[in-house]
Amino acid sequence: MTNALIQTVTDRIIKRSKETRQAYLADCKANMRPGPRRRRLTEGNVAHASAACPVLEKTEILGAKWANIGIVTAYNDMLSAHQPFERFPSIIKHAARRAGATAQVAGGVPAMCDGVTQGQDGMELSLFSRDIIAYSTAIALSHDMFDGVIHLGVCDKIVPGLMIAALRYGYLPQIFAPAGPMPSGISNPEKARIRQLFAEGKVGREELLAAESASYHAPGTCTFYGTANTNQMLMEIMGMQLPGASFVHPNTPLRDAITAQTTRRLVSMTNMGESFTPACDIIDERAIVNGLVGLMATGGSTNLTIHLSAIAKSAGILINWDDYSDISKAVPLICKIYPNGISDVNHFHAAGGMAYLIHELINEGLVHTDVTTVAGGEGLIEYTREPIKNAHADPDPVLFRKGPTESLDPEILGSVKTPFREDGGLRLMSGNLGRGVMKISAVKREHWIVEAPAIVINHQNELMEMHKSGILERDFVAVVRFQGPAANGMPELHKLTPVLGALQDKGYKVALVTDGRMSGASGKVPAAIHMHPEALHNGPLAKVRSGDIIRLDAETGTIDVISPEELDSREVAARPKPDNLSALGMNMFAPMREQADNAEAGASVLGDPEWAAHLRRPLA
Ligand SMILES: O=C(O)[C@H](O)[C@@H](O)[C@H](O)[C@H](O)COP(=O)(O)O
Ligand code: SF4
Repeated sequence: MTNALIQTVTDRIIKRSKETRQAYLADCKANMRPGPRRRRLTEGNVAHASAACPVLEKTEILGAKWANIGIVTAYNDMLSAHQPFERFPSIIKHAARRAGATAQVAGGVPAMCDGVTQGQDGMELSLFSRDIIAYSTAIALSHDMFDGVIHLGVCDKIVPGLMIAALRYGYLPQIFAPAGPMPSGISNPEKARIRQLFAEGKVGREELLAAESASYHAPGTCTFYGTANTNQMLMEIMGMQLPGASFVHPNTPLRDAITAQTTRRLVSMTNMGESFTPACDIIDERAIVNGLVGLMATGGSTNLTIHLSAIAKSAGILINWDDYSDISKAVPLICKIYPNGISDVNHFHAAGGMAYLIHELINEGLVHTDVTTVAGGEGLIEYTREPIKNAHADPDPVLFRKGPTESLDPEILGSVKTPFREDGGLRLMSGNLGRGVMKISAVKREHWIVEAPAIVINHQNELMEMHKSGILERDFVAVVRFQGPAANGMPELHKLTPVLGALQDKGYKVALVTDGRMSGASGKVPAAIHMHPEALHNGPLAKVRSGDIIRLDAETGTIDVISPEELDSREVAARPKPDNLSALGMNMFAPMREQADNAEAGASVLGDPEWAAHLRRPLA
């Protein structure tokens, strides 16, 4: 029996999405056809597609007997989380052959590392890279040679971009094959401590580099619970990757076995396998609600308040921040993983990980269990199991055993009855400065209410300069505006965290209000983010002046300037002309800045599919 508020939100989403979801499913159905799909292509088409294949694959592809799997890969050497994907295509092709199928790399997609671009101009392309990834995936799959698709992606914008496209191709079976986290280096709190010391001028660049390199030190996903690892949690709880696939280290026998098993499962999900399972059957309103529940129970990244809305919309499902807020009220925080604690995802995995988390959420009626997943079997209950390498590896390289039903470390994984917070720690923030979100799960309660004079800036570097000149030693609310999708691509402003954190530690009441984003790794400083309407669209932030008193109140979920009548009488400030448009191809992205939705609608440039053109009405 699902919790009443969870069911209310689910019913509300189903009702709101009825028309678009029906149109979406009809669109998917119209694109389904018996396999192998390549039968519809000409001899010339399939000859081109198989020209470079080894003889066995070529024979099967041309003979149109075996299912053909498309691999969409986000491999590159920039993201430690994606570097392991270099080896995946050969593992997948071998496993496909053993399962009586062929596999080809359908195409590559770009992947940006937000850690490499954090605080740099490149970060202004990060959000839009998500939709570029969706477009690139569509281009890869446009060859229409594939009866199923394996997606190789982990990080921030990559999983959302792959999922947006996967759902536009919802008539195909699709599955994610993650790479897994790097082993733990120095702890995330220790890394953050050295950064704050550097911001205070107490350590030099040499010590800072040593700490950073000891934290980010090997192939695999960074170990904090940021957007990348939140994506992994989502792909499991929404049933798009195998149970327990998320947090096994890369380049290990178990990881390779999971990748091979993922391939085998996908072959069986094609319409030439045992159980045809297109992606549109997996991602429905209940799966999206399960994703929202997982986001709140684990204290996941605020970036998913943008990406999950864009993903849902790609499947004809409309969600808004009231849904996030109500699910946050119904779901307690039962994970303490940095920035919400001192542990990392490796400790989370060792404490029972996804199998325990999902067991606990099912036990307490907080998730929908009657769902379709890539694991097959009996719905979400399959995800209370964990993978072990099959000693005989024939035919299944992986066996699944029942996962822990008790937390193996209650300091990291609590329970619904003994949570770390009574709610999911995500607040909808609204008031006369607009509508945004705030993650309070990592903010101490004493910092939930900040009322102080505004310091209004148009770029995060201005605040860094002020800090260097020592004028920030006081209470203030930093208003960093013209950071929305239309202004400059809505960058993360995570570089502000060490400075604001150091001032907070000195006892000053500091907060941040912005139409930009923060990193999933941001935490301790109260921040109302994703504010819309954004400043460039004449949102209220464009009228705020330094010295205005602003009250940010996470208890009530309000964000107001104390003298609104004066605000109304003001002209909007003009945005200073950006000085980086000729850098890194920024000016190529002007059409995306003009086209992007607001953050609550998913900040997407993809617009609405033909079947939802009438969608362009304000979110209910
Ligand atoms: O949303 C996220 O999780 C972040 O974008 C993350 O992917 C990014 O890389 C951080 O910047 C890493 O943290 P540091 O910048 O503190 O290393
Ligand atoms: S988690 Fe962030 S910093 Fe780490 S590899 Fe992924 S994008 Fe880069």
